[in-house]
Amino acid sequence: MNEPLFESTSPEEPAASDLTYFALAQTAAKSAGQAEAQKAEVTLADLPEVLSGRYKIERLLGVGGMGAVYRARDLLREQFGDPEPYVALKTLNDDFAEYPDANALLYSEYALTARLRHPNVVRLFGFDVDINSQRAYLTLELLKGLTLDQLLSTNPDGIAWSDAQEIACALLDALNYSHSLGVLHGDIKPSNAILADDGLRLFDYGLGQPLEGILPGLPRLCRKRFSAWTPRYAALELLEGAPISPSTDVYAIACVIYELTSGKHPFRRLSAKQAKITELDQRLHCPQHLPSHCWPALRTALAFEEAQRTITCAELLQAFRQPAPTRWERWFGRR
Ligand SMILES: Nc1ncnc2c1ncn2[C@@H]1O[C@H](COP(=O)(O)OP(=O)(O)OP(=O)(O)O)[C@@H](O)[C@H]1O
Repeated sequence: MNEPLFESTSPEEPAASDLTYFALAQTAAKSAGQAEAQKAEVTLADLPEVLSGRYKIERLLGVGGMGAVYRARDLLREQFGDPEPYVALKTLNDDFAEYPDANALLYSEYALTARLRHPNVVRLFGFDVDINSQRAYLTLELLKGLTLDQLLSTNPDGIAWSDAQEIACALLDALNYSHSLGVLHGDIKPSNAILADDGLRLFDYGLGQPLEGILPGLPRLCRKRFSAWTPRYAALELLEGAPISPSTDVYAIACVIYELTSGKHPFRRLSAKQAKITELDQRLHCPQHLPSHCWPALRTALAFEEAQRTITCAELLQAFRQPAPTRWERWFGRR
């Protein structure tokens, strides 16, 4: 059995692994014999056709580093005549069966996302465990549309500012709102944002964390034991072992906005560590679709060193919402 994914908050408090057993309605094992028994219990069985007698799995929508997401029909809502009784249902990958506290990962995603109510953040319905299979799962609004990585694959030179501005501002608004409620995303990348028919949604708070003092009972993910984030969107300090912070989210979102406005990752898809060694930051230019008055803000957000990344999500948003200065303003140096 692998070490737990979460850190115990204090020696007196129960280890995060206890949470899994809470989620599974079981108690933590103390003896080696019990540990073996629990290993068998957390090994994920095949996904049942119907979870909790309510969610009928229809098809797989996508697989990520941590979970698999299915389209499911909510039989309860269907019974009451809901014409659109569909949800997205997320479970953990089988790779996580070896971790004693794997389900706490899903619960953490639930606890963080459930705090958020914003038009550009995915709506979460619930967290539950199917008693028979002992599968923990989340139910979320079913999103239909293009993810930003799909959008980029069909726009290799980036997209026009009129569209990019709308997307960037919606993303920043969602992230700024999350930060204002003490929720860090921790894994911003183009495949974690989708252009749904009623606007952009940021999703997958699976690697997120609460800010200090928010949700104090929630265990903290131990990133040393679990490195599932995508290196090319990870800020330098994260790669060096620092915890996620509002500033690490700013670096990641800046990479995404650079990609939207140029079609290319700012550092040739290298991690910040590799890009710093080759001094790629010295060769950064304003992306072709980004208005020049927005470049200083984006450039600051892309700084490798945290101390130089002196910009918040709110400030980036303000910079991107500003119209270009008029000729008069440029002549008289008003902006
Ligand atoms: N609410 C949703 N509606 C429709 N499809 C979704 C939804 N949530 C996720 N998906 C699809 O499932 C895929 C995996 O989901 P998600 O990103 O949440 O999993 P993950 O394992 O945390 O991924 P990652 O590797 O990005 O951390 C997504 O890329 C997307 O295609």
